[in-house]
Amino acid sequence: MIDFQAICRVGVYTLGENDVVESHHSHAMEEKIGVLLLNLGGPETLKDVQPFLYNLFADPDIIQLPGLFKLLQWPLAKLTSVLRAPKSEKGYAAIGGGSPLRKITDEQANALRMALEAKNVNVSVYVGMRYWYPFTEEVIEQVDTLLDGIKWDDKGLAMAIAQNVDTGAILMQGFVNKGALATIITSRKATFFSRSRATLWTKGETSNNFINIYDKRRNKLCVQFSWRGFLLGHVRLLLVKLLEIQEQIGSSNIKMSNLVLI
Ligand SMILES: C=CC1=C(C)c2cc3[nH]c(cc4nc(cc5[nH]c(cc1n2)c(C)c5CCC(=O)O)C(CCC(=O)O)=C4C)c(C)c3C=C
Ligand SMILES: [Fe+2]
Repeated sequence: MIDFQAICRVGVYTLGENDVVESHHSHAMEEKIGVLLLNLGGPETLKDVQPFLYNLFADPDIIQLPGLFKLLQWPLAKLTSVLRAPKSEKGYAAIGGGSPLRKITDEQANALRMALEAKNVNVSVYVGMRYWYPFTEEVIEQVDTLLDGIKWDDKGLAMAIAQNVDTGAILMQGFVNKGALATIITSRKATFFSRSRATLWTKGETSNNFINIYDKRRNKLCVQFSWRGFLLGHVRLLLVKLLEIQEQIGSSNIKMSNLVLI
């Protein structure tokens, strides 16, 4: 068995016989652990198929052209992706309208997170894709910017609010910790930290009524709020300082100036 508590300390670790982590020089100082699950990605909707194929065919690790023909990589990728897309779209339509890769990888990330939580190891698990969302580079950038930029309370929590961008209506509020926010970034589904159960929960995981988040503008999380499959409007997710929001929710008058748009 791997002793994950040991990994949380600073030092050099190797996997010894029987997967035992051997510490070569450890210190008592705690270190933050993040796991990034890498996958290739696939088109999530039929209109993603052609741009996804372009990303795939433009990668010289997939299709390598010799010498000066390298210059043709991008135009050729464009041409073949456009020519192939209709056939691929039919295939994806037959399996529900998109690739299952994203869902499967998110499920793996959640299972890993829960398995580590059961061992009392606080690890953030991220998913990064090579050819489709969430692109690995973007995930790394967003995770850095967002996690470091938020003012967490002394329990490591912040309040998250889903707000309709058009009307300003507050649709939902809950708590997030760093793990929940990382999950929001990578799974694009509104995920909160349950204080009573001390675990992460994704809105809609039992009912299928997810709050779907998509990245419209870089470094800002734009949320689409869908209810029973119907799109109700655009929602953005706001993080606020715990005490301020508690006071304001009490008075049901939330001052926008006190909200931090992420
Ligand atoms: C010229 C044709 C193709 C080559 C060469 C190729 C190599 C290759 N592909 C992957 C990974 C994936 N491919 C996926 C889908 C996909 N690939 C091609 C064509 C070539 N791939 C097409 C036309 C498609 C679309 C689906 C279809 O119409 O069959 C995917 C997505 C899978 C999913 O879940 O959606 C991945 C991933 C690798 C690693 C690779 C060479 C090493
Ligand atoms: Fe392929």
